[in-house]
Amino acid sequence: MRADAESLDIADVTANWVNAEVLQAQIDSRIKALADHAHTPLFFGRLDYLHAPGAGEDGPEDADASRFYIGRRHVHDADGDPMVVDWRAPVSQPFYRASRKEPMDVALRRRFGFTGGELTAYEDEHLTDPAAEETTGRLLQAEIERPRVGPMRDIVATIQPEQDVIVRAGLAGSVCVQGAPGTGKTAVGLHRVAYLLYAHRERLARTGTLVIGPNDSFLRYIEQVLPALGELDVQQATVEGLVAHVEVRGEDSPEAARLKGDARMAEVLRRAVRSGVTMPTEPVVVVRGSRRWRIPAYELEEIVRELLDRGIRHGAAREALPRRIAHAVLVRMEAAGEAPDDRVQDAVARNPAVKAAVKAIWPPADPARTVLRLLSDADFLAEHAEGVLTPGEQRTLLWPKPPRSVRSARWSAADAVLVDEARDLAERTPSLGHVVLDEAQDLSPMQYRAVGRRCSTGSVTVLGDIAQGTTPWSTPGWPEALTHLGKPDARIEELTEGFRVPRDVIAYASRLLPSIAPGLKEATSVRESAGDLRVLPSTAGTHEDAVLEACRAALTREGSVGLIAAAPRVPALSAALSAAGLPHLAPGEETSPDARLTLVPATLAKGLEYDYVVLDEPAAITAAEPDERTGLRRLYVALTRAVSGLTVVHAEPLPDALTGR
Ligand SMILES: Nc1ncnc2c1ncn2[C@@H]1O[C@H](COP(=O)(O)OP(=O)(O)OP(=O)(O)O)[C@@H](O)[C@H]1O
Repeated sequence: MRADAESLDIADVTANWVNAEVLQAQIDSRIKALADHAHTPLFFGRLDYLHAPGAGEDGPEDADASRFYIGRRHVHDADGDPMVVDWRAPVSQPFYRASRKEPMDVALRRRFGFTGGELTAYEDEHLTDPAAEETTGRLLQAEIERPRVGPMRDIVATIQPEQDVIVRAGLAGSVCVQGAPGTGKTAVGLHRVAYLLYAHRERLARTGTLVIGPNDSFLRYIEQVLPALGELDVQQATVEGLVAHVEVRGEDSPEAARLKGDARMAEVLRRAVRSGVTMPTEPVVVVRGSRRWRIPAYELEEIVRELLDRGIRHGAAREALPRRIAHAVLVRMEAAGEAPDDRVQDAVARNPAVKAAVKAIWPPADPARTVLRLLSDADFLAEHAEGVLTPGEQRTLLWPKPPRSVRSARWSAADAVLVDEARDLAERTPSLGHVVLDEAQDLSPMQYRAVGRRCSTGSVTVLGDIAQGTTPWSTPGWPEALTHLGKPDARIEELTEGFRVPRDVIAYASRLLPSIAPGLKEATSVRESAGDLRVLPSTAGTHEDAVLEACRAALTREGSVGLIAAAPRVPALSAALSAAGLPHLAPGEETSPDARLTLVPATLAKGLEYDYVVLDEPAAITAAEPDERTGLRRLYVALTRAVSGLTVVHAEPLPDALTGR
């Protein structure tokens, strides 16, 4: 297929160089999509149906027509006959869902096992044979237990039934997934995008798809999953990246940040933007030829009020206003016996007197300036926050020293979200076809709104875990988050089977659940190994050596190693690792067989995983957060990154919630 694409000669079919460029770009992207991945086999499964699909129950039992090889993408032979069907095709679905209880007309399901691109094993399930034994799924188990090195990989070969239900949910509905650490939320979200792109290719190519993650190192960790599935056009961003209209150089107190993220700010902004409209006090007089047409101020006011009441965007209303005024002039012309047509209306709308009136009544909105004024002008804020924010809250919002201009202001991340809201009040934010929002528990209501307007006419997949919420404004529950997103009717699903964290480790971390998220169920682990859990006390003098020793021990094993520590301790640990001759990476830098140790500040650990985790000083991790609950949640995140083993090294006492005291 790649050779076919490469040998296409477009010299004769393109009339001009523009066509040639466009066509060549399309061919190049097809060749790219067909690139060979030496370690990614073309197929991983086979289905033998009882009857050829479509032939019906009574159809002939034709072996060729009822046997399908399932792979990452569609592959055909030189005659165009399918050799491998795409995992997303309807005919592939039983590979993920069929069971002995519900065989879905499948007689045999075969899984192929590969080692470095070489076929080394297969495993059969005879779903309709009553004599067949329930298989243990050793290939699946091996896939789950496989050591992790490098960026996240796809799970197409082993998507589980409860995950598949979410992956293949329709495009129209929005879905929200609550899941404990390692239950595959991120994996499911990415595969869902790939599925939707397959099922609704044209529509989504037009409207676009976006994956939102918590930070850039996380995005780098997941960025290769979709390209490996042949999907190259999915955008990735952080919420900060989406709302980067002003340069963020400042930081808020937790109190101010929480308030700026509060949904009530939307009402304050709405009023402030509206206040840019001034009621007319002067009539508009349009001179045409020898006649003068006069629209009195009270009639202009009626037009303005009507536009305000319609609640349309500031910019759209501003565009509509000159035509409304022109219409009022036309009504007068007609009353005077003239017969003006559309062209006259256009001309009147462009008349200098009308333009001047529009400029005075409805000046263009300036979103950043409006927010700047709210945060620096106490009277302006009081006027628009009246009845919405208390005087105390208003004081919290005000900058201690008002900046001189939009450029010189030290905007915070929460301010940028406010500017984004104000921009949307001025001009509608374009909506994408589908948005996947990962680690969604950490967003403020105003951030949910920012994401929501980017999928206002599309749908969203929300992924998160309430217990891992580590911002002061993290959401108390999904219904609330979904309301702010503008998708109150989204279906809420729960994933409970953990694929990452081994049994003993998840049980240890789950001791924190009653303190950090009382309502949540403990995750189960489908991992075969109980995990290597060690809690090593040290002393102030020997602590660093104990940590280095634990890292060395972890590096004797196969796979990646993460040393997770409170952010303030990272520089010292980095120096100690270097002094001890242990090369290490920062999160997001790609691990490789030669560079397997990553030093991870606890604040960046979310969403990542390592085969062996060495956890430095839990008390320091909790102490680095503004309050106890956030501290314990941060610790919970750090404790749940390990795939094979976790070593906790502590000189200070462990938090009570962890020791059960
Ligand atoms: N069906 C599956 N087959 C094999 N591996 C899986 C499967 N589902 C998930 N995994 C693996 O389990 C690990 C955890 O998955 P993922 O990171 O998506 O979980 P998560 O729920 O997003 O975790 P967190 O809450 O920590 O962000 C990943 O390595 C993923 O590849």
